[in-house]
Amino acid sequence: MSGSGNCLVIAVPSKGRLQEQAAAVLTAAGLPIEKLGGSRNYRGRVIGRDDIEIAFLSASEIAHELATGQVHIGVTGEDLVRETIVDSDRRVSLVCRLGFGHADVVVAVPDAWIDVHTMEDLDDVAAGFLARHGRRLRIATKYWTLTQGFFARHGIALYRIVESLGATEGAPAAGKADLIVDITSTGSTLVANHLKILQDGVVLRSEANLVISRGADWSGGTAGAARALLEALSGSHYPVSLQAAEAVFG
Ligand SMILES: Nc1ncnc2c1ncn2[C@@H]1O[C@H](COP(=O)(O)OP(=O)(O)OP(=O)(O)O)[C@@H](O)[C@H]1O
Ligand SMILES: O=P(O)(O)OC[C@H]1O[C@H](OP(=O)(O)OP(=O)(O)O)[C@H](O)[C@@H]1O
Repeated sequence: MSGSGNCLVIAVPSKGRLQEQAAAVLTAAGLPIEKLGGSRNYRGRVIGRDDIEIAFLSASEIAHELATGQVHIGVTGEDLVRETIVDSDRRVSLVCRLGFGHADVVVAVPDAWIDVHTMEDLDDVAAGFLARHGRRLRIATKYWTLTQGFFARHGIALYRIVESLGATEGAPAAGKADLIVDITSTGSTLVANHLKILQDGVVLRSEANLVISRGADWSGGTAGAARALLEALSGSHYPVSLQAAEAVFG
């Protein structure tokens, strides 16, 4: 996408929870966006700015495109950045927390596990599980990378991940997994499924971020256009780290 001359390519969510507020961020930066050629088109523009191109993508696609440098700037959740991009700090820079899209990635176990409150308790369960049940503890999640990193930091290796792409909270009751790692915001889905968050089981406190790509082509006018965007947001009281951005622009 960034192949088109020296356009600054900004990716915004095309659907889902982050969509509306992401567009509002650009409006706050003085960049009102519009879709080109009807609602099914995935490209857009900033009114009156030929040097900026808008890419409408899903939140997780935005993380991918930032990693590969296909887009310069994107709005997406930190959870998706950390999950999707290997060695994310080397490939992208999270330059501004945007104050919406809040959700925690958590480790949750059945309420019925009355002796299990912490990751240390879970470690004990994992250690005895194989001997007692003839199989490893199963964790249902779509957050493979975050789960593996978090469990490794807690010294827990005796488990197996069961891929879950939907209704993760239902996996324990359905007998597909023993516990889950998933996103929660109000907590009501966990409660409805009789699951509880471990006391030290918050893997990540996520929210939408403005993310810039280290691998994108920052030549021509792209760095200048991005700098102006970030300064405008900063002027609108967004907590932009201009210093982090300058480190990317070089
Ligand atoms: N209650 C919630 N459930 C799931 N995600 C949430 C919630 N609240 C905020 N988010 C955040 O919203 C982002 C995902 O948004 P959404 O589910 O709309 O994306 P999506 O369009 O489904 O993306 P994709 O189709 O690529 O998975 C994540 O960064 C996530 O942390
Ligand atoms: O803590 P809560 O406020 O209950 O929110 C958490 C739930 O919301 C999301 O699911 P959703 O039903 O929105 O569908 P999705 O997984 O397809 O995004 C998420 O996957 C959790 O299941």
